[in-house]
Amino acid sequence: MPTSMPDIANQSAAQHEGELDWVGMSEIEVPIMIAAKDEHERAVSARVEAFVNLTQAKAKGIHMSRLYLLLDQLSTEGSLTKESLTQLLNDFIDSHEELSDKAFVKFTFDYHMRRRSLISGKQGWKAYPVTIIGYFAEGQITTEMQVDVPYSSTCPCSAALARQLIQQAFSEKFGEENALDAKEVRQWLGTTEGIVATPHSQRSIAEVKVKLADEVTGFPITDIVDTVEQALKTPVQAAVKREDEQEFARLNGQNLMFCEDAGRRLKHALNQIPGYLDFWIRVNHYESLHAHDAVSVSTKGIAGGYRAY
Ligand SMILES: Nc1nc2c(ncn2[C@@H]2O[C@H](COP(=O)(O)OP(=O)(O)OP(=O)(O)O)[C@@H](O)[C@H]2O)c(=O)[nH]1
Repeated sequence: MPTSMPDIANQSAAQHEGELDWVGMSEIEVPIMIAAKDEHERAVSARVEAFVNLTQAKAKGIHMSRLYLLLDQLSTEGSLTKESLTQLLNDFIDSHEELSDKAFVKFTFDYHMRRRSLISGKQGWKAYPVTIIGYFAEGQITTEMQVDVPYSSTCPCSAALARQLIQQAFSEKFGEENALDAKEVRQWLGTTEGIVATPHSQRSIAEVKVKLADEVTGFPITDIVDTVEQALKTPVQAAVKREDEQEFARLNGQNLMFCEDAGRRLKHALNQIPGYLDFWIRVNHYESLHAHDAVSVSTKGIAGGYRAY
């Protein structure tokens, strides 16, 4: 490197002095191998945020290239594990001696998983948005993960109103006290005059963030997806034959839910898992009745833990 190159970060003074909470880069484009719990290591296309704090009020700035190159080294020579995440944060701090004592890194990527259909046994891909966050402060590493899981929610109120219309149509067709011909009723139930109304349902997304306990050594991406889908029962499907679609209709009918119901189901399910020190759940029902969304937010509720907002 020519000796005459100016080194602004090291040699010049800040225009205004002051410490900064985070300085670094966002939207860094990085292909990276991810080693998730119980899964083969695989490449994902990540966007990364990398930050350190700036504790020297008079220093011009941090050394962005050092953070970038450490991340690049992980991308080209390693894979993302809980261990390498810890190492990366330690390296961020070591590369900023006397400038920083806190570090933060966030990886955001789509994680593709094979998901089996409900009845036919066919399989297809689903891409789950995943965020992995690590931060180092006061000598402690904290690891967090967020997974977004899409599902279907059918409105219980709309279902009750639809049932009432079906009862009314039944009375109009067959009267209140007549002896019924079972064959005729069965046939009528198979027509749109029989099932005269259907409840509205909507594609919904559960955003689930967890803080991982130290003993959780692998990123539990599949565990979180499975927990959410098993709790809600109506995950969005990949490969669908007619028998799968019919089972999906049955599951929706048997798992009617407001956003409050979905939030409570998830809270109960996540409370059973000891490896999650804390959690934050945001349930979004992208309504088809309204142009606005129905939302519920909940946390584990521990002192000093996640807050709803
Ligand atoms: N600190 C800082 N650097 C920036 C910013 N925007 C662009 N950069 C550039 O990031 C580049 C890398 O900075 P450094 O890491 O200090 O690079 P360097 O001096 O070659 O590397 P070292 O010798 O390791 O300090 C520099 O060319 C900066 O101009 C910014 O907002 N803040």
